[in-house]
Parts: sequence; C-alpha cells; structure tokens
Amino acid sequence: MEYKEHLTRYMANFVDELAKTGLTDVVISPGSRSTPLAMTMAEHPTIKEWIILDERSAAFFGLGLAKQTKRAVALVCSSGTAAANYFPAIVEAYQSRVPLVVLTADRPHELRDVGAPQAIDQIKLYGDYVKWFQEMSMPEATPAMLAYVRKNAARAVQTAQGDNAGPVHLNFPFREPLIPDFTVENLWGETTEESYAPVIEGQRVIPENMICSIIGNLQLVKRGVIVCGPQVDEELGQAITKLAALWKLPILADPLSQVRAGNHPKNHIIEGYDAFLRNKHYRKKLKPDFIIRFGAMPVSKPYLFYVQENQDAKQYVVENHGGHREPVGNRTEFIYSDPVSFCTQLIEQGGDLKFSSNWLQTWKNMNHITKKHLTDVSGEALTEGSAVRKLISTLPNESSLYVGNSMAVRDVDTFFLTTSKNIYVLANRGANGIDGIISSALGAAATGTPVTLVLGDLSFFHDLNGLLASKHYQLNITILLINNNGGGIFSFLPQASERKHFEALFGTPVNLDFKQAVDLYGGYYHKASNEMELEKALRESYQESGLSVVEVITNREENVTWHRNLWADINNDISKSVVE
Ligand SMILES: Cc1ncc(C[n+]2csc(CCOP(=O)(O)OP(=O)(O)O)c2C)c(N)n1
Ligand SMILES: C=C(O[C@H]1C=C[C@H](C(=O)CCC(=O)O)[C@@H](C(=O)O)[C@@H]1O)C(=O)O
Ligand SMILES: [Mg+2]
Repeated sequence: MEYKEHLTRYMANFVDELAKTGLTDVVISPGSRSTPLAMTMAEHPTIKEWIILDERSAAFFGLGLAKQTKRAVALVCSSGTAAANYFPAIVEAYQSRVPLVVLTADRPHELRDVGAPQAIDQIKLYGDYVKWFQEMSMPEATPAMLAYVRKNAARAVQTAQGDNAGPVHLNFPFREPLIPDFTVENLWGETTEESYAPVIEGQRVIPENMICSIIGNLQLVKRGVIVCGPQVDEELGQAITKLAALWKLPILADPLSQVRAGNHPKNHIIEGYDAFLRNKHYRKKLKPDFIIRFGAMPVSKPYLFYVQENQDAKQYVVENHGGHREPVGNRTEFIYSDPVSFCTQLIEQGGDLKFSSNWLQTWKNMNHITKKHLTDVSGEALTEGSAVRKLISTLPNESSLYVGNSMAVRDVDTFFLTTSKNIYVLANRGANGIDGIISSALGAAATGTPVTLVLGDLSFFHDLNGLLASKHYQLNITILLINNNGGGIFSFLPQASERKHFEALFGTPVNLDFKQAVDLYGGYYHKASNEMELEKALRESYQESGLSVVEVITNREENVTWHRNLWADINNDISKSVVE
C-alpha cells in the first residue's frame, strides 16, 4: 500500500469514528501541515466544518458552540503558533468544563527540534489544561492501526464529554505528501460497525445511609440557604425549587445557574442578594446554619464575603463528577452525585425536616425591596445598569444570552430577575477572560438559536477579529455594546483612588469609533442614548439578519455613582422595613 493510501485510510477511519461517536462540528483554521485532517473532515458526509482564520477566534467559537450544544466540538489547526493560539480558549474550556477535541497537526519526528520551519514542541502543549493528551502515530492503515485510530477517536470524544467535561488534545505528526486520495474504495471503513465508544456511564447517586446522615445533620439546625451557581443543566431548576418548597428555604440563584429563567416556580428564588449582601449588617442578620451549593461559585463577590463570614456554617457542595470548587476555604462536604438525583433523594428522605418559619420570609422581604428598586430606578441618560435592565426585559423567549465578563456579568447578576421566559444564560466564567467573547457568542449562534451578547468596549475591541464569522456565515446575533471607553470595573476597585496612574494603567480608554468596525464586517449598527431608543434598536436588531450591534455610550464615573446610589437606596429601604 502506498503512503498516500495509508494516510487516507488512517485519517478517514479517525474522522469517521469521531462522527460515529457523535461529533457533528469541527472548526478548521487554514494550514498546510493540517491538510490530512482538514480535507478529511470536509469530505466526511455528516461533519459540519466552520472555517475561521484566526485560531484564537476559532477556538473560542468552538467553545461557544460546545457550550450551547453541550456536545464536543473539534478544532483543527496547523503546527506552530497556530496551535499556541488555541491556548486561551482551552484554558476557559477546562475551567468551565466545556468539551473540545483539539486536533493539532505537527511536523514528523525527524523535523522536530532541528530548526525546521513552523516546528514547535507540541507535546502536551496545553499542559494540565487538557483532560487527556495523545501523541498520535504516523499514519498507517494496517487493520491494527485502523482499530487504534478509531479507538483513540472514540476515546477523545468520550473523554471530552464524560465526567467533568473539558478539552482533550491529539497531536498528529504528518509527513509529506499531505493530500489524501478520496477515490480509494471503502473510504470510511465498514459503515455498519458500531462505534468504539468505550464506556456506559451510570448516574451517580448517594448511598441511602449517607443521605440519612446528611438529613440527620440538618435536623439539628434551623436556617439554611440553597445556592445555585453557574451550571448548564436546565432541568436542575425544577428539582431545586421542589426541594426549597418542601423545606421552606431561599434559593440564591446566580444569573448563570439556569434557575432564574424557565417555567419552574420562582417564589423561593432570591435574585437580589448581590445588592443587599453588600451590607455587612445584612450578611450578619442572614447568618445561615448550613449552605447547600449546586454548580460553581456564584459571580457575586458579596456572596463570597457572606460565605467567608460564616466559616461555622455546614457547607455542602454538590458536584456531578468531582472537583473542589470552594475558593473560600470553609470546611466543606463535597457531594459527588447527579444533582437532580441528589435533590430527589433529599426530598424523599427529608420530607419532615422543619426549618425556621420567618427565615425565608426575611430573605423574601429583602429581595422584594431590592427588586422594586431594580425595576424603578431610572435616570435620563442610560447607564450600564439601566441598559442591561432594558436588554433583559427585551430578550426574546427561547433564546440565549451570552454575557461578557467585567461589569456586563455583574450588571446581569443585578438586573436579570426571574422570568418565565426560557433564556439560556452563558458566559466564560471559567477564567473570566475578556478575550474571545465575540467568538464564543458567535459559536453559540452557529446553532441557529437566537443569541444576544452583552459586553464592554474593551472586551469588544479584544475580539474584533471574531466578527468575521458573522459576516462569513451570516450568523444572526445581537450585540449590546456598552461603551464606557475603558475598563469600567476598575472604577469600583481600590485602584480607582490611584489617580496618578489610574487612567493609563486601569482605565485604558481605546477611543475607537466602533461603528467603523461594524461596517467593516457588514453588520447593522444602532446607537441608543435612552431606554426608549434602546428598546427600539434591540427590537429592530431581532428582525435583522446577520450581525447587529447596538451601542450605548456611558460614563464610567456616572456608572459608579448610579450603582452606589442604588445600593444605598436599597439599604435605606430595607433598614426601614425589615424587622431587626
Ligand atoms: C484576557 C484578559 N485580559 C485582562 C483582563 C483583566 N480585566 C478584567 S475586566 C477588564 C476591563 C474590561 O473592560 P470592558 O470590557 O470595557 O468592561 P467594563 O469593565 O467597562 O464593563 C480587564 C482588562 C481579563 N479579565 N482578561
Ligand atoms: C479586573 C480583574 O478582575 C477583578 C474585577 C472585579 C473583582 C471585584 O472585586 C468585583 C467587586 C464587586 O463585584 O463588587 C475582582 C475580584 O474578584 O477580586 C477581580 O479580580 C482582574 O484582572 O483580576
Ligand atoms: Mg468598558
């Protein structure tokens, strides 16, 4: 068999097995050494390829697509810094448990570490930020090697999606000639064969005696909170609200918990906690005996203070497969169980638990006062807060909201109040980067789901390259660009008092006319200066096809003043209304 045939069959069997194991999408960035991977992916009948030139954008695009679909997405690139440009998105994927199958082409072994062009050390290039790494063999199409390459394909998808999801990396050395020959007979191998997918994973449930022991501990206390941090299971809301209703407990729901939106009951959900837990007096007043947290740590820093100040509270953190996501350092029992099953077991075993009667009402009263302010507070000019509040009220049902980091995610935390609309809320909170946000949101939009992205101006600048995908694939997306000409979040931090260095080191205004960027990528551009104009522009954007950017110009200092006044008003009203 000629080398070309070995190459062709080896790659065809690999790609066919990826498809058999459920992979449907690959993001390809152009290169020569990656030709065998790229052409075979493009040739495969069921795999959709997305061509994105900039590898950093491509990897974030794949991340967003995988977040939206909860299925592994493959990435293909050439050797050298192309592969290195994947790194930021791989870090985010690892930290936020998103399945990616990273396929890097490489020079063959004789061209490594000898000054050959475009050759870097790609062995374990991403270190511990991938769940599994394989240096693949040189292409060979013996029966044993076809079985080997299929097993690795299936294992890659299974490992990426299984357990706590995350990225895996396969590095492929290729020797020239690189172009496969798709005229070979039986190219995709035995089509009738089953996938090599190696495992059948059972649902993790807690042994009954351990559930009884947890219930036993809870029988000794009176005041608890159920917390749901960032997580993607849209079924969890029903289970958590059932448990909270039975035990008459508050649910502190993070904006990325998928619990604030949906058709489950909302009467136990507390969404204003970030505002009133800023007051240490209220944090003290709401001292819990126990905390049960599902999902990652919430966005809210005041919530982190709340946990910090209650080291003696019994804390349970429920994780699907493992992990130690508890940054405060409190003594914590990690419960590795399917979260919905865990709720069901607590409901079945803990039906007669009775907690403090007025505890929930106190939380509800504070939340009610907070929500009233959040809906009433207004002003002539738009601030980032009022802009986000208007956005949330205008979001289409059955859509996704992708949230940028920095102030965008904090304003969504403040203003995304419970709704019966089905809104899937996504963000890159694994590493809280301001990079790749446009690309990530466009990856989510690639599924055809209506996507709205809200982000700041530096985040928008940071990933302008990402806009090309919207032009290239005519992807529908509405982007609310909150332009305060710099890093607004720093004005809330101690750095704000460093007047001498602040603007240069932290404010970092870019002074750009972003309309020109929108024009460059063929998008619709709107500008809004008040809530009425903003609502009109948003509604128009949802009728437009392709890229629509709605820009709101705000002022960083005014934003700070507006937020601080809001928090002060909330505190004043709560102090007058809530029984001490
Ligand atoms: C890749 C990356 N670089 C730097 C940071 C640090 N950082 C966090 S927020 C921020 C400023 C963000 O500005 P913008 O996107 O305009 O949002 P705003 O704070 O104005 O709402 C920076 C630089 C980061 N999180 N990620
Ligand atoms: C800019 C960075 O991230 C910092 C941004 C805000 C956090 C913060 O303190 C927010 C306060 C609030 O929500 O009221 C800060 C933190 O978590 O300590 C982040 O580090 C950065 O580059 O780190
Ligand atoms: Mg900004």
